Amino acid sequence: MSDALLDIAGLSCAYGQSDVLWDIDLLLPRGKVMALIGRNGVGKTTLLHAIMGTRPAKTGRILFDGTDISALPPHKRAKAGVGFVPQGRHIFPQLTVMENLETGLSASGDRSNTKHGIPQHIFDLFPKLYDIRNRAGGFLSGGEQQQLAIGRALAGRPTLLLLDEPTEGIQPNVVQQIEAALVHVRDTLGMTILLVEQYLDFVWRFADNYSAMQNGRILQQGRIADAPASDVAHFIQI
Ligand SMILES: Nc1ncnc2c1ncn2[C@@H]1O[C@H](COP(=O)(O)OP(=O)(O)OP(=O)(O)O)[C@@H](O)[C@H]1O
Repeated sequence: MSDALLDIAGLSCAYGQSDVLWDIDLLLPRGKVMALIGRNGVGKTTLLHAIMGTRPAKTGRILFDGTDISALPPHKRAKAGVGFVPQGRHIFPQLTVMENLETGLSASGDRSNTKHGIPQHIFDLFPKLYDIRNRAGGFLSGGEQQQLAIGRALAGRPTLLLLDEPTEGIQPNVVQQIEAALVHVRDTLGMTILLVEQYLDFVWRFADNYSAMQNGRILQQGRIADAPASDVAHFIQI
């Protein structure tokens, strides 16, 4: 079997008549973190949605763990092991923290080592979520909502985690907590992660590889260890 958990070839996407992704090839090795970087509007979020199945691809194929998932609906991709933390978090405001976490459970039938059905490691990562488990999602701070969005994705016990701008709109001290939690997810759960992120300092501490996008295409890819962040900053700055 290929070393890549995710293997995308020739992927293109459109909104109606307007094409936004062209001929995307991307290989994400098992257990590694890949950062997708680029200015607003270059297509990073669309690429994550195409992988999750919430935005149909026009052409191309997506192999996940050796299986072609291109034709599967989102819930089947989730069941296969793709977890998604969307931009803006999309917490259900009327549901409690616990109920929000439960919505992530359907992806996995595994009930071992759980607290009220939620995998214990989510509360180990984010103890605050257990403290506020009965609070409605709409009353949480931005940082708490981000922890909840990550916890909800982890509740499905994914093997690939898609993260869309996890530090966006979060206070700097809470960004540190989120970063520490994600480092823990990467290291202790051995998670493979595809991260969209504008905060390059975080990317350069956290990721193994980067793919820089411009106008719907991947223009440059490389190993973080081989390039200082200043070499790719022009892909983000206007
Ligand atoms: N629902 C939509 N309908 C029509 N066009 C869209 C839609 N969502 C995104 N687009 C367009 O598709 C292109 C790619 O958007 P996308 O959100 O994927 O970019 P991005 O790199 O993730 O940017 P951002 O960081 O602002 O989220 C942009 O030109 C955007 O205006």
